[in-house]
Amino acid sequence: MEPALQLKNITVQYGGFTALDHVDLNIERHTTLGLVGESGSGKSTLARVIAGLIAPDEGEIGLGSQPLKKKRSREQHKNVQMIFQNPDASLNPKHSIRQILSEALLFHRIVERRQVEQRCKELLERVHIEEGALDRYPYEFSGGQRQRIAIARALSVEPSLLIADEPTSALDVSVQRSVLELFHTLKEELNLTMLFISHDLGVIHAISDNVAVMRQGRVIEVNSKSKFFVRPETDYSRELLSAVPRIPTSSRSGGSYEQRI
Ligand SMILES: Nc1ncnc2c1ncn2[C@@H]1O[C@H](COP(=O)(O)OP(=O)(O)OP(=O)(O)O)[C@@H](O)[C@H]1O
Repeated sequence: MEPALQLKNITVQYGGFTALDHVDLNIERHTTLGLVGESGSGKSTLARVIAGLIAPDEGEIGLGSQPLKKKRSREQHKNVQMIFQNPDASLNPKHSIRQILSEALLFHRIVERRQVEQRCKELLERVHIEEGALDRYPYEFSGGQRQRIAIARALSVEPSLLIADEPTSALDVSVQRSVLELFHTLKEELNLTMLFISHDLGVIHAISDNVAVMRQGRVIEVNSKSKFFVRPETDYSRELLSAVPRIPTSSRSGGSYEQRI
């Protein structure tokens, strides 16, 4: 079976600057690929290309068996959902939570109109927000709760790929952990396929099955999580790992990164 996502030779230029330089990358179905790399290495640009927010100058994107062209169909848009660092990017402040969730359900014809209310409640339950939230507005919630609602919105349309771009880094440290735990639970329960971007290697260790490393617009290493954290292939990956304040206590155990989150 083909991978959930295939990127071939993706190049993006901003003016004369090459932000993505012939990137090849696959994400296997029902796995989470953690994407790491220093600031400016091209992680968000890659996420935006996959989500269809930026058209690449070169290269091909395949979602399952379908090539994604510059102009995507409604179904193709639906199938790639993105969660941003700031949840407000995907929550219309003038709409109630009911409107936010039901619009997506109706637009993409996920359920019939008479089933929308029930589905909205189920979605909130999945992200541990009480159903009374449906009549409220985004500003009435904390940052962590808003991110949970953004996750519910993204999942509402049953995407085949979920992209999370630093989804916990704008949150208070105290709520980062619970949102990360939610991602972990959803990944297991829904068998999600995810691209998860974070500069925090503890977060990447907690959520990923495989890890890809970007540097200066290129993917320089793709490895299983266990190999990446114990025996990375490139000097750059070793540098990234050595910059983490708490290094693994034992190479056999895969280390203690998860203790940092
Ligand atoms: N719209 C734009 N116009 C011009 N240059 C851009 C634009 N967006 C990003 N860049 C540049 O492209 C490079 C890659 O940026 P990108 O945001 O993809 O990196 P990143 O790895 O996600 O960084 P960070 O971890 O800081 O978010 C950077 O040098 C950035 O300054």
